[in-house]
Amino acid sequence: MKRTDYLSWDQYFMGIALLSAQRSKDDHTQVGACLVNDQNKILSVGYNGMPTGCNDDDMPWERDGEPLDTKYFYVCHAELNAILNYGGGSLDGARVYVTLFPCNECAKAIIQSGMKEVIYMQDKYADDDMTVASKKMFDMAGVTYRQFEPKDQTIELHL
Ligand SMILES: Nc1ccn([C@H]2C[C@H](O)[C@@H](COP(=O)(O)O)O2)c(=O)n1
Ligand SMILES: [Zn+2]
Repeated sequence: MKRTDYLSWDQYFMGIALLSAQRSKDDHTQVGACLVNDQNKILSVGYNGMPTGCNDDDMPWERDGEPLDTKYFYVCHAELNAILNYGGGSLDGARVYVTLFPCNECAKAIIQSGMKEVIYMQDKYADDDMTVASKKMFDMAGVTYRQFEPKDQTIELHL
């Protein structure tokens, strides 16, 4: 008999984004992203982390303090990492599953790389200017966005 409780495509790709987020060393916000083409093939994944060669243990992870002593100047966002991790050429028409709504910098990278849809989970910075700017750019550029609709399905991973 055919299984009925299998994952939908959205659950599958958001699940991969959530799992990728678990690689992040950021103790406040872990973000994961999964890029998918129109044939539901995974093109790339990423999570927020320090640039290659910048030792996680030597970099700041603080949110507050002198700007140079916080993570914000250094950390590479999940979406940007996923885009840069893709070695296969064009991302035209692809969609991105991301656990947090893209910031304005990632929104620019998403638009410029030709992606057409953003599926996000959280939007906890919706009132911040950077998110307002992201949505303004997506609207103008014809990039659609929608919130992932959880079906309350639990997956346990014993690792
Ligand atoms: N769409 C996003 C938004 C944020 N990030 C990263 C950047 C930081 O590591 C963290 C946000 O830190 P917070 O200000 O919440 O302490 O999330 C990302 O990768 N993608
Ligand atoms: Zn970003």
